[in-house]
Amino acid sequence: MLRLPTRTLRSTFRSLSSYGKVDDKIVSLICNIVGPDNVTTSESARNLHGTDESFHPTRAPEAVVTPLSTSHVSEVMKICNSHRIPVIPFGTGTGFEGGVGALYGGVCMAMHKMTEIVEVNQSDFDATVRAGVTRHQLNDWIRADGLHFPIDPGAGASVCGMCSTSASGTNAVRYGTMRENVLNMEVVLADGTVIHTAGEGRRPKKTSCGYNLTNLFVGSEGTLGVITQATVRLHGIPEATAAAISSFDSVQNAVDTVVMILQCGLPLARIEFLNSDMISACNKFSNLQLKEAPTLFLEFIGSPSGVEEQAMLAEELCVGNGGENFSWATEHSEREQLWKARHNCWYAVKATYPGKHAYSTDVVVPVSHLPETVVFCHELAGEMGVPAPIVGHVGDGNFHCFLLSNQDDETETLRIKDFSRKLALKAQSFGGSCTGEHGIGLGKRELLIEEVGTGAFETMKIVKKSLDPLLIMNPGKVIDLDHLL
Ligand SMILES: Cc1cc2c(cc1C)N(C[C@H](O)[C@H](O)[C@H](O)COP(=O)(O)OP(=O)(O)OC[C@H]1O[C@@H](n3cnc4c(N)ncnc43)[C@H](O)[C@@H]1O)c1[nH]c(=O)[nH]c(=O)c1N2
Ligand SMILES: CC(C)C(=O)C(=O)O
Ligand SMILES: [Mn+2]
Repeated sequence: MLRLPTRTLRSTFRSLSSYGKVDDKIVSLICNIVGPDNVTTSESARNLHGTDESFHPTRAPEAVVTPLSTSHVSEVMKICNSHRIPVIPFGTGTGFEGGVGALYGGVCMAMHKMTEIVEVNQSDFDATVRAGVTRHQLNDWIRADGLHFPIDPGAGASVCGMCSTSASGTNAVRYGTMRENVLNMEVVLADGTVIHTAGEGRRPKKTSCGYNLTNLFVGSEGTLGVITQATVRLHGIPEATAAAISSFDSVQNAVDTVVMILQCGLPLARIEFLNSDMISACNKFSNLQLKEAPTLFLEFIGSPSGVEEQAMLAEELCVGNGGENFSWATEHSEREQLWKARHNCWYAVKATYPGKHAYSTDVVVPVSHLPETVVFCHELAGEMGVPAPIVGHVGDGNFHCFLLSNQDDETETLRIKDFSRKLALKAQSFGGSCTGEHGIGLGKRELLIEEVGTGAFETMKIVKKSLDPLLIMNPGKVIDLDHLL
């Protein structure tokens, strides 16, 4: 197997003993490229850019740079690479795994000023956006053309940040994840080289052309390069849409129903599960009056008659499994209220347990193992005596259990980490993954090794060291530095 000169790398780092510092000289070099308005060392900006939605504490970078163009990014990368300064890309900071923390100092590359929607090809169903464009901005832009970009993490994340974590959300059961929806990316590598993962200007729906670099950078969490532009698939807004809810007397019955719905080949757009703790939090936070029981939220799309047919079949399956209160709505406002409440689950939980520190698990299993995994999670929470609101994109076998702890109580934090690890190992034992959509970041680095095994892990190390030999790209994320030196 190809190996990079690890010994040389290790001695390079030993002799340096640490990364370079972002001193006045470096700030002024960067300032010469991006201009004084686009670099700051202010404490508030640094703190803001060292924090995401995760429970990991803030790790502020030494400076925040806001490039306006790909050439700015490239020139700044050249400076950082030649001085061995870490670079941490930042989208909108909505990530869940501590990805934006500056563990070893360095420069935060904050992409929010690169806001151009470069092109929308209406008849080809694709769009190209620069790194600062959020999914909401893209959708606002294309709605009038009858198009949408359906990948929907609850937050208003940047499209390139979503590429970087391989995000998905409630629509993935129908439209897939970022992996299936990115056609091409412009990426600036650690040494400043600019590449287009599928070739400049290319946007074919399929390709067999060489190694799949697009999918190498999707999910790379800022550790292989800075994504400066993405070309993504768009989809037509369906003619008719209906949302439905049904509650169940047990978690098992609710989740069994999901498996049956999938086995029947019902082409649902969304199938989300919420347990009773989660419904209770949503009722309070989003002013709903739902029965506090294991519940499915469903969405059907298609022609009006097709939607009605799907809803009736889904109702039959729900009722057959003890589902109650099956109700469905086609009204836009009713559907909006339901999905808004679903997207706000995280905030609902935080509001329900004020003062507690929230942590989200993110396991995914082959769907046949979903019922026992959700039940396992439910029972584990019961045994540990921790509140455990669960919500999930169960159509994909993916769900989150939100764990609450007192931030200052180390025993509680350890208990939660133990819970999360046990759940992840259970998912892995069923052929699943410790993360369906949030990524590895900081907290799941050891689980990554267990999941992919030594051969694949060594291959990942080779990829990392080949593209970023001085280990400046988001160091410490995905692969611990100890494994690379
Ligand atoms: C209420 C709520 C609900 C959800 C979620 C968040 C919140 C707050 N998320 C998580 C989050 O929205 C998701 O991980 C996004 O992809 C993060 O995008 P940001 O632009 O915020 O990246 P953010 O700035 O948080 O960065 C995340 C990682 O990507 C890297 N990065 C960012 N921009 C980059 C670029 N241009 N080039 C290279 N690397 C870059 C960063 O270095 C970091 O490692 C989620 N997620 C999900 O998949 N499904 C879901 O259901 C939800 N739901
Ligand atoms: C809020 C987070 C954990 C999420 O991914 C979701 O609500 O689906
Ligand atoms: Mn999610």
